[in-house]
Amino acid sequence: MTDIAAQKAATLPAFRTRVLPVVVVDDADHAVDLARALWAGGIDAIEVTLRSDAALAAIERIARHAPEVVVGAGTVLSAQQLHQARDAGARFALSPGCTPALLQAALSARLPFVPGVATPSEAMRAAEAGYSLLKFFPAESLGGPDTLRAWAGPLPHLRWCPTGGITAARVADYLALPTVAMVGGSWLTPRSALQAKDWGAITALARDAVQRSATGAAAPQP
Ligand SMILES: O=C(O)C(=O)C[C@H](O)[C@H](O)COP(=O)(O)O
Repeated sequence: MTDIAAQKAATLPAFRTRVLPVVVVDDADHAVDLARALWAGGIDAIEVTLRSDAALAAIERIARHAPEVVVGAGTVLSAQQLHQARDAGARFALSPGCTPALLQAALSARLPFVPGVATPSEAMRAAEAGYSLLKFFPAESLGGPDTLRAWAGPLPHLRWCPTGGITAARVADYLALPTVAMVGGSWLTPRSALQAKDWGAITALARDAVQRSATGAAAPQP
């Protein structure tokens, strides 16, 4: 990893939301309505996971038809997927983990990338590779805000996007930590609401999340 240690990861595009919806899109025809429903509730970014056949088409449609929402790709597991996501229009990418190949691919592609980590050693390796905003996954199983509070002692320079098992009720607990930039989660976009095209329900969940995030601490600088 020494060859990439001198490089610095591209910074995330600016968006105002501190709650990042993590979505599995089964039907690309729903993607634009979904993005607009989130936007109507005050959320201007979305993570479309590469866990469905429709994911890349969904990213492409959001990028093209709902550009007010910053679209990113989630569950990016390989350099090939990272390139596919970028080519589809993803403006950032996240992964549940990080491999040297992924870290290098994102640096070379200049695509803002949020690697997933679960231990201080993984975080230190990602930081060595030039990344300072990391995904803490799976956040709730790993001890939630208490763990990030403990890590802030030796690792105060790192910023976090905790994801995994988080619900609306926990948003403010995470955002109260000065090292937490945003939280991610699927609770904002339940599969049942997507299948029923219940965009009103998704807007209501987005609005609720935005209200809860307003009670957290000010966003930390990356
Ligand atoms: O796909 C990825 O890149 C992941 O790292 C996993 C997701 O972030 C979690 O699956 C979030 O889902 P919930 O736990 O339901 O909120």
